[in-house]
Amino acid sequence: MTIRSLAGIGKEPPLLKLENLSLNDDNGRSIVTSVSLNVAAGQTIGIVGESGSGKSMLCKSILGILPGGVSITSGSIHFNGTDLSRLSFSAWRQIRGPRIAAIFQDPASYLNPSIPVGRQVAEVFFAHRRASRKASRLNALKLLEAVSLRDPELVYNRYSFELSGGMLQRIAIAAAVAIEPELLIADEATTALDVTVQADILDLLFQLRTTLNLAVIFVSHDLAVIAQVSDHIIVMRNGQIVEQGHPERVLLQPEHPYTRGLVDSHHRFGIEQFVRQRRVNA
Ligand SMILES: Nc1ncnc2c1ncn2[C@@H]1O[C@H](COP(=O)(O)OP(=O)(O)OP(=O)(O)O)[C@@H](O)[C@H]1O
Repeated sequence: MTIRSLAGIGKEPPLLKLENLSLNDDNGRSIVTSVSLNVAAGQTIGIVGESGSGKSMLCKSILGILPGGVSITSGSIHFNGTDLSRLSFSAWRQIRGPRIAAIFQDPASYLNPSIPVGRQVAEVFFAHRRASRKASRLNALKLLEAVSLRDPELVYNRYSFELSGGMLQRIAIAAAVAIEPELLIADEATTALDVTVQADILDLLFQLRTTLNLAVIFVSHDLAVIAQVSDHIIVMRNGQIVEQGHPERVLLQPEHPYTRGLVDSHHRFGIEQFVRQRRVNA
């Protein structure tokens, strides 16, 4: 087991630190209960759990986009030492996007359908780096190439409704990493894609994570996907972490009955292949 795999336990202070974070709705119903976790720079944390277990709400709390009616009732979220739970609206503008970026299941829903996709990527350079229009366009084209979109010039001028789900997710990833955030939250980002496209997007995220030393919180209800990408796995149920650890330990010796059930249900798909694959890649 490597030091990095211990969820941020190392010499460096963690990039992100959640301590006893609890979220309630305004009827006092508990949505997330006392969650603590660390994410180190460059580390990928995989969060797995059934629908409604609180994965998305946890991500939204880190991004400061909890829906009305859901709030932090106790605990803290520190990002590079800054307490995100107390950040002002204007301070969030310096963090969400530039330093903590996110991609979601349905990129079409947050790309603007009336603006060519390439211009939306260029806009990130224009708005955040104050690059000229020309330089922003050139940077966007380079980025479209870097996320393996063939013929970037052609794709640049397309509208979101003209592109496939896999292409749109590549565009969303390009926009998310354009100005090199330290943390990327990928909430069910490959769930809607077919298996081969999903595998390509996972490869792309893996490459970016290495080249940009990007920390990633990767959320999925699919244990096999989580097993493939994570340095550390967190299993959630009913708003709580029920188990966490190094992927091989969680997959081969699950301790909590819920995790055992998850692993058992994947055995027929051969979860050992992901353990073997991880060993080959290590
Ligand atoms: N806008 C909202 N207001 C109040 N409660 C909400 C809201 N959205 C979701 N919830 C509740 O919060 C709990 C956690 O939901 P969340 O979306 O985080 O689960 P999840 O693990 O991400 O599930 P899924 O995989 O289906 O997205 C659920 O009980 C859900 O009903």
